[in-house]
Amino acid sequence: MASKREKISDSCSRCLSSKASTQDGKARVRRVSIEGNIAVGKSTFARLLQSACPDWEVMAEPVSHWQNIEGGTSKGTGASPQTTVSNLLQMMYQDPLRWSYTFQTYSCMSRLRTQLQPPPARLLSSEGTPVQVYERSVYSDRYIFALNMFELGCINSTEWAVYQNWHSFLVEQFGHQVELEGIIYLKAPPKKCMERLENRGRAEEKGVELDYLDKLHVQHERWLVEKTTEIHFEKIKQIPVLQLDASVEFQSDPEVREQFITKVKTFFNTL
Ligand SMILES: Nc1ncnc2c1ncn2[C@@H]1O[C@H](COP(=O)(O)OP(=O)(O)OP(=O)(O)O)[C@@H](O)[C@H]1O
Ligand SMILES: Nc1nc(=O)c2ncn([C@H]3C[C@H](O)[C@@H](CO)O3)c2[nH]1
Repeated sequence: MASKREKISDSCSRCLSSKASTQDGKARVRRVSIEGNIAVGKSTFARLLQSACPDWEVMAEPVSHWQNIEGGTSKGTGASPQTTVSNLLQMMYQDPLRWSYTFQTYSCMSRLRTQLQPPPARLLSSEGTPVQVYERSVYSDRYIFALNMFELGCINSTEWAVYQNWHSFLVEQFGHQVELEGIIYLKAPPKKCMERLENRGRAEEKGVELDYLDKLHVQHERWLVEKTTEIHFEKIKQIPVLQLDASVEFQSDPEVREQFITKVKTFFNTL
């Protein structure tokens, strides 16, 4: 009997679109980000996608980098130099006024690095619809988190002006390399995200309150549903968005998982 993974992969090859090639005969790799509130289930959903189709490459959000920033070596009193390690995620949650701007510079830089990684060879030689899937993006860094921190007063107007200036410069300089073809928006009520956040129990998030998740929810709705957020990049203004109801418990229900995968495949084939 075929395993679940084989089953999903079989159905994957059954609904391939014809190969869209570039001039050098390589497959055109689509780039899609998964967006959504904290603990809505992006990483969980990303793992589902990774196991569903070999043509999809999922790139995780680099949270562990934010939790372990190696500082310079500190010279003690004669003892061997020690490397200091700081947890910027924790610092940002503990003292957002002091650390939010620093956090956004680092998170955005790490997202940029992720989005600049070339697709693996297996995607370039794919006969199907190869897709690089990112957990969040340089766009949510600005239009969800940094904007929210500015509106909360944790980033002041000078910091916000500086952030926007270098963000626009970098995105324009890297141009096509950091564009996206689509966005998957995982949506759930903030209360559901709060439940999941508490169950997950990530130490740095102990002080996160429902009000913060409410505000992030509003930012996602403004950007991806109402389209009232001012966006500064033409392609991102018109980007196709697949909205999925992430409040359903797909982990325990194979049918729900299949439905999600089918929707995602159909979406990818339109990009
Ligand atoms: N559909 C789901 N049904 C039930 N529980 C879920 C579902 N998706 C995720 N979870 C659980 O919710 C918690 C948060 O999920 P996950 O870590 O995937 O969220 P995330 O959106 O990636 O979080 P973050 O915003 O911090 O990156 C985990 O404990 C996970 O097991
Ligand atoms: N302030 C802030 N800016 C960001 O760009 C950002 N991206 C993610 N996060 C927080 C949410 C989760 O706790 C945790 C993992 O997603 O990190 C962010 N926080």
